[in-house]
Amino acid sequence: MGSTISRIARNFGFLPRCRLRILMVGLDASGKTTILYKLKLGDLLKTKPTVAEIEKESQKPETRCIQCYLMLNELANTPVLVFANKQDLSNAMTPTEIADKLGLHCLGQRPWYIQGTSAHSGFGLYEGLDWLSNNIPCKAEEFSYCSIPHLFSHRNDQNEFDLKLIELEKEVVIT
Ligand SMILES: Nc1nc2c(ncn2[C@@H]2O[C@H](COP(=O)(O)OP(=O)(O)OP(=O)(O)O)[C@@H](O)[C@H]2O)c(=O)[nH]1
Repeated sequence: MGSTISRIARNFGFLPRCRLRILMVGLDASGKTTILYKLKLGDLLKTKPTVAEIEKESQKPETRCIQCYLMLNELANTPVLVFANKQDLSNAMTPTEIADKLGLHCLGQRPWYIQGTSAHSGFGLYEGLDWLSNNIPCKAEEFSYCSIPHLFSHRNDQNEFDLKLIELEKEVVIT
């Protein structure tokens, strides 16, 4: 029944959509912007370091470290996908080493996954998003990777993390 509804909806050119918000956090120059543009445009762009655009003291993010971001109430039970980027470099840490350093094994019941990637070649990016697609609460068979309607970023006061908020639209197939 559900798949029939989905088929009819698809024939008429629409599917119910679920809007997802994905928070991307990473060290300076780890490749966040490059990853986003690779996903959005399928292309490699020359990037510049992201510059803070914080006007008021009260607008500064209160968080300090990756564990802090994960402990926020709004992020409780959200799946965590870690891209171990720059795997094309011979001196890159392996995903296993990074998982140990970040203490991912201490995240308990929260679903997490680490994926080796190269934003330059695109290696691993879609594999990571496939995992995310299968682990977000809203069940779906289709995920529209190409739509990144909103993207903004800012830094914390120690300039340690650049934080990006992406909104992706996901098509939901009723089953
Ligand atoms: N070799 C290699 N270089 C990469 C990769 N991804 C990104 N880079 C390079 O790393 C540099 C920084 O990339 P950005 O995408 O600007 O990094 P960012 O995390 O957005 O940096 P900030 O804006 O400073 O937080 C650029 O020169 C990229 O070309 C990768 O997978 N492999």
